[in-house]
Amino acid sequence: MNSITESFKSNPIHDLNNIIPLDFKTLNKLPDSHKWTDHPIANSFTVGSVPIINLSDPDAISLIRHACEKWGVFQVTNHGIPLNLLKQVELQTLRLFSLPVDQKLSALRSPDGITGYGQPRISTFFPKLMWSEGFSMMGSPIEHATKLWPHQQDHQANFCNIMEEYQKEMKKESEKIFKLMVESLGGTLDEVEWLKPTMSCKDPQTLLQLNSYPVCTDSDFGCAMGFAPHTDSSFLRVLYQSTTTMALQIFRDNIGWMPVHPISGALVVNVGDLMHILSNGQFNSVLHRVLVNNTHPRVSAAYFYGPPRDVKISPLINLIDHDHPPLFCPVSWKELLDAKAKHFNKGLELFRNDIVTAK
Ligand SMILES: O=C(O)CCC(=O)C(=O)O
Ligand SMILES: [Fe+2]
Repeated sequence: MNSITESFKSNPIHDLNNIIPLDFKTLNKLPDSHKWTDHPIANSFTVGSVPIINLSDPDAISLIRHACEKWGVFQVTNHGIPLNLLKQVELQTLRLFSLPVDQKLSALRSPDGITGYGQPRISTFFPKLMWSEGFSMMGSPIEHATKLWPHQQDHQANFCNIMEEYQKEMKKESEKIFKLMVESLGGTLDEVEWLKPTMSCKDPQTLLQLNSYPVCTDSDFGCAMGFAPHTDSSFLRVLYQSTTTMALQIFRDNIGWMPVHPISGALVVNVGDLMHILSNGQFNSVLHRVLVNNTHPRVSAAYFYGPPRDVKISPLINLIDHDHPPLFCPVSWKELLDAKAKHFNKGLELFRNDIVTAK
């Protein structure tokens, strides 16, 4: 069992309301359960935009470092993922979420499971529910595809082929970006033992999460939250977002929420908590959220890239000296996920040496 699965098994969700999404298509009013009135979604229209990095730029490494330190997020162009594949993923995602609700529920994620259809797992930490639905997979989604399209083997096969191809491409892409991030910190890949070809038994652990944000026609649509504020726990997250709406936002200290403008064919890379640890706090694991729209639906595909099972992550050695002690103790992805399952966005602090020492 990999460590993400293991962590979810030991931290089951008890309330099915936090797993089963609404049948959004039948609703034209925003129910109270989904009105974030006491949790104001102040929509700031701050100007400026997150860095856009052309991966073939000779300065890509220093641009990445700057973006990770100052923003914790950047968009990449010239990444090498075929545009056609991105479009296919988008089409398959739209097809999946437009299925009748009963069909989608046949692939419902179990309370202690990770893959399948359901609401974002972070739902349990908020008093209100989110206006979105998701579907996650690790490797082939065939087990769920046979339930989603029980009588259409061609749909099952199409969906699985495209999602498997996408995960294969995303794994290579994430590894490339991960190496550039480590290099930008002056680290050597020798330190990242498990990336060596001889260590291929130690595969990185990954997850693909498809998200759908249906249109909300209620005049109060501004009180609906697509995806509540959170940081991602992985090293990094590579996101494809449809260009229909401007919905994804990131939080910047002293500035507030800023939009991540969709750019056709570009991918959005987020620094996650484990990269924050590896960089000894230099890279910022960015807080982000998604708003909903009253005219356009939106879909996204988020790919999470993390270390192999049982590998403990600690700050890169070259970043540590007398004046820069390690900010974090060694932690595996499972340990971090377990802490976040209990303490959510405060989970990361449990591994901070300064805070532990102060206790
Ligand atoms: O849909 C998006 O833009 C973001 C989704 C997200 O943050 C996630 O899946 O962790
Ligand atoms: Fe996220």
